[in-house]
Amino acid sequence: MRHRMVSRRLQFPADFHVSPRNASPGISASAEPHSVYDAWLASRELPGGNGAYLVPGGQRALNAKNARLALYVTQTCTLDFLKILWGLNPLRTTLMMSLNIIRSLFPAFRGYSQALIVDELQSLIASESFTWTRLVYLVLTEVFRRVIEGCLDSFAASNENVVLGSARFFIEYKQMEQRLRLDIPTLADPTVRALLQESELFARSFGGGGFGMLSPLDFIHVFSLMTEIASHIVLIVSLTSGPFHFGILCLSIFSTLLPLFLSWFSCSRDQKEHVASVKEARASDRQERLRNLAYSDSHRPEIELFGLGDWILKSWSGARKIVLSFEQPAYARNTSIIDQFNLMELISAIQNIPLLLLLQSPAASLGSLTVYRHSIQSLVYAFRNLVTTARMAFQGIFLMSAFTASMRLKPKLNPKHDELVRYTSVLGGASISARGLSYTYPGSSEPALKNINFSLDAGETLAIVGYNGSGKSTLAKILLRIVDFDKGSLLVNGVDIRRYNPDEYHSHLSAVFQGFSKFSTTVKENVGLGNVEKIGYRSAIETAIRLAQADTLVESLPNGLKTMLETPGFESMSYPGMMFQDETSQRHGLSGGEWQRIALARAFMRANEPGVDLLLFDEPTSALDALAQNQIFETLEKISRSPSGERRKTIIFITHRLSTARRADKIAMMENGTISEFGSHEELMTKNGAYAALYRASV
Ligand SMILES: Nc1ncnc2c1ncn2[C@@H]1O[C@H](COP(=O)(O)OP(=O)(O)OP(=O)(O)O)[C@@H](O)[C@H]1O
Repeated sequence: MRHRMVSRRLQFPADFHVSPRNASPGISASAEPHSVYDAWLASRELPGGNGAYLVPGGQRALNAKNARLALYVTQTCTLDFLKILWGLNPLRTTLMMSLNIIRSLFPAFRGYSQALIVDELQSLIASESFTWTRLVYLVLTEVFRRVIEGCLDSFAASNENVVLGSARFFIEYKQMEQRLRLDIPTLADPTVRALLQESELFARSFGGGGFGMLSPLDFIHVFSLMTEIASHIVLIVSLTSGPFHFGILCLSIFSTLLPLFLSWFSCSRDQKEHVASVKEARASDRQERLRNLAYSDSHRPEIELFGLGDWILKSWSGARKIVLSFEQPAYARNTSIIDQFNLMELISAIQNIPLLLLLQSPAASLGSLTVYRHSIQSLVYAFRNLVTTARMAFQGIFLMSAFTASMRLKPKLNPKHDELVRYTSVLGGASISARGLSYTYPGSSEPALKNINFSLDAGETLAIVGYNGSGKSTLAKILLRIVDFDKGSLLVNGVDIRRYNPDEYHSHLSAVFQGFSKFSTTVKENVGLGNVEKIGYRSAIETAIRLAQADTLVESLPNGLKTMLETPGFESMSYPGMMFQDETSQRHGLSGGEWQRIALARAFMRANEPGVDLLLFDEPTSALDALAQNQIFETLEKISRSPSGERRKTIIFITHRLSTARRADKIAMMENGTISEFGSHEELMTKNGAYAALYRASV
């Protein structure tokens, strides 16, 4: 299926940050929401839930507050949204809408045409001049009508498929674009995760309805159902005239609407029961976590080692049973005598009364009775469909609001437009000055970093050392602008780091993370991804591999640079879809140290580029032997200097090997989330404090 390119004009403004959950005031029954996001969030609030929310995708209760929110969303974005979707495929969308209306008239025509045949048959038999020709003519007309109807149906279905397909592509494209734009602090927010989940459900609704979801393009079904109902009513009215028939008509309508009233009654009663409780929300969350744990490959070794299987299964089944008890269909929970009584049989008996009365009329024919019966049944069916569709549309409005709100999310680390400062390189590398930096991970009670103070001149080398959990990697993430800090200031090249656009800032850095990625692809791509612009340059990739002392390793692999690397199952999902994963294709596993060389080569792809001012390596050689480790640090030293020997890049590395730390110009000793000692190796040894003790213990 061909899809149009997503136009640049179809952009949603990125205009808000999600405020912390406890800062969200909630929306009272009468207050007007301030934005689509507010309306979306308010629709998920559980009554009396004290800040608890419906699970993502949970059916919104049909109440006054939600109706008002739905109206707000409809007024605020539905029309714009429909215009965007229409703009993707104007001709086909218009055709789809027209065909839906035309097709909604078919059932009434069908009934009418069948009535004609029955009447013709009746009169032919009654007149005792029965001939097959007339009947064959009528039957052929009916067959022709059905063939036309069938052709139109199949054309309409294939057209609808194209329209829904391009709409789905557009939504999915926008979603992926937005997901890639959002940064880690934004994506870590539970509300943002729920928003994105509902937005994904919205994309799925373009698969042609189902699962209680309705896309905005399906809203046309509401109108076509109304047209269908109107056409049935016109047909029924045309069959009846005078007060006698009017009475029959009223009785017919009453008996037709009876099931609807009853379904509304049980529907609104279900609604009250269906409002998910806090208990259900918690159980659902727990069930999902346990399910992910059970299916996760990365946790498999521990699950086996600690024999967690039974515990996971028991805990999951406990949570699952709670969720299922809320999902039980109405009939499973109906216990009253009225519920046990089969009302539908009574209703169909009532529906026969008007037919019997109609038979008393002298004008009644077998055909009119057939069409009457058919129209009434179709009317009931269409009414029922209308109710279900309306309920789905109600939910669809909120899923659409999730999509629209998610498109307006702004990455938390992006500076405001008027605060933005372009990054300018400084001779010699990046200079850094941190004052009073503190940071606490979301959901954590203890700060990971407290009052961090240090300065580094352009071109200097800093080694960060310290005990486990002392905050080294957290400080690295803050310096790399992957996470934000809560208090203090951090200047890079004399400018507040918060004023740089993170993407621009990142283009001046290269790094190896402690938990670096192992991509499920070839060696060439694993390395080349360090500088995607040069991913096709074999010589650049080979140079990076040489710098990381990985050339001998790559030469020993069966297909050299083209060797597909085997990664643990879960991690392979971190880079899906880049290459076709054939189960039979030969993949090659690597040792921990070999993977580390590949990660170093990836960092060297970028490190050597001019304009890259800061290299930050978090335990880059932890799995390497002593010889390889020395060679890597010599390479780093070489990269950081110009051919004439001047410093041109600032280097920060985190290490537990103090024999390598002493090579650095400055050393930061970290303890309990803060830098307790800072200076050169000699200065810290003279001080005879924590660093000196650690150094002596390690050599
Ligand atoms: N995602 C997280 N959420 C909450 N707390 C975290 C998270 N990551 C780290 N921490 C906590 O922050 C503190 C500092 O962790 P960090 O990883 O920075 O330590 P580290 O010095 O790099 O440790 P190591 O030497 O073991 O790598 C620890 O107490 C850790 O438990």
